Amino acid sequence: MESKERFILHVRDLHVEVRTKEGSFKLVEDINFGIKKGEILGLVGESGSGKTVTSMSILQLHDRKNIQVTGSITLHDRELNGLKNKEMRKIRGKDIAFIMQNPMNAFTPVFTIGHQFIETIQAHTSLNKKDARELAVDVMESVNLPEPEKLLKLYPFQLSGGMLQRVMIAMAACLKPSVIIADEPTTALDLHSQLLVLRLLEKIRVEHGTSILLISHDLGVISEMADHVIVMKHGKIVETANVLELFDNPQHEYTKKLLRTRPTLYSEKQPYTYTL
Ligand SMILES: Nc1ncnc2c1ncn2[C@@H]1O[C@H](COP(=O)(O)OP(=O)(O)OP(=O)(O)O)[C@@H](O)[C@H]1O
Repeated sequence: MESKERFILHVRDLHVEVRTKEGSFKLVEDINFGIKKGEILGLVGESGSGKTVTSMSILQLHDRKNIQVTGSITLHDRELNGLKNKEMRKIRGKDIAFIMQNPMNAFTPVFTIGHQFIETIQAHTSLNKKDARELAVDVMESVNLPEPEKLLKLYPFQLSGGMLQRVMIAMAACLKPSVIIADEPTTALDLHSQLLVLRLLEKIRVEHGTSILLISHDLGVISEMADHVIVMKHGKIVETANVLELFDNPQHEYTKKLLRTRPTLYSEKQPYTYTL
């Protein structure tokens, strides 16, 4: 297989169990998928289907005392499952960036955006403060965030959710991670901000060849963005397909049901088109 065809992120036989006083319960089982360079893999399923448990497993963010993760999760062929916290901290943010649903949770309210942006860059590079600040401004400009110098001086509460999410993505992008895990990145946003955020993710994928795991319960978002899709239900994958196949010819009853009830990013009068 050509190296460019290899999976950047590869999840094999992933099982996650929670241990309780009443015994062990499976949260997800038999999860298998891979993402190639520059691909967007959509992960869909209704609430409670195991999407976040899967992404937390990749990031190794489960409480190891109560939750057991078995199987293999490799990033560039390096096994992540079971890696020491110290090693995972180096990988999170640098090699795998995580964008969450509510960007406010990603920022500390008492520090400016600039403080947090620069600290993130410095935690993963040897740049001094001045150079880290310059990089932050450059990246914010490159993703069309207005007046970056001014933005850096603001506190998180002074920005709208959409703006904060775009800053969050700029922060993630500036370290050029191989993989971005975006867990419902647009769910909390108004339609205009949703489109800006999706456009931004697409731009990062195109410009840096970043592979993206896009988690959503919203098939409208997935149909706009993903190359391949996996559909989860009750902790298992029930269907895996190329995005066109999935929408043209869904196989599983659950996928058909999701498609029937899907919202869409298209307005009736004017279909949305990307302008990068
Ligand atoms: N730490 C945990 N301990 C026990 N059960 C958990 C834990 N984390 C998740 N679960 C359970 O695992 C199942 C899958 O949850 P998960 O958060 O992955 O769903 P999801 O598909 O991401 O849903 P949503 O779209 O609502 O975020 C749910 O039944 C949830 O209650």
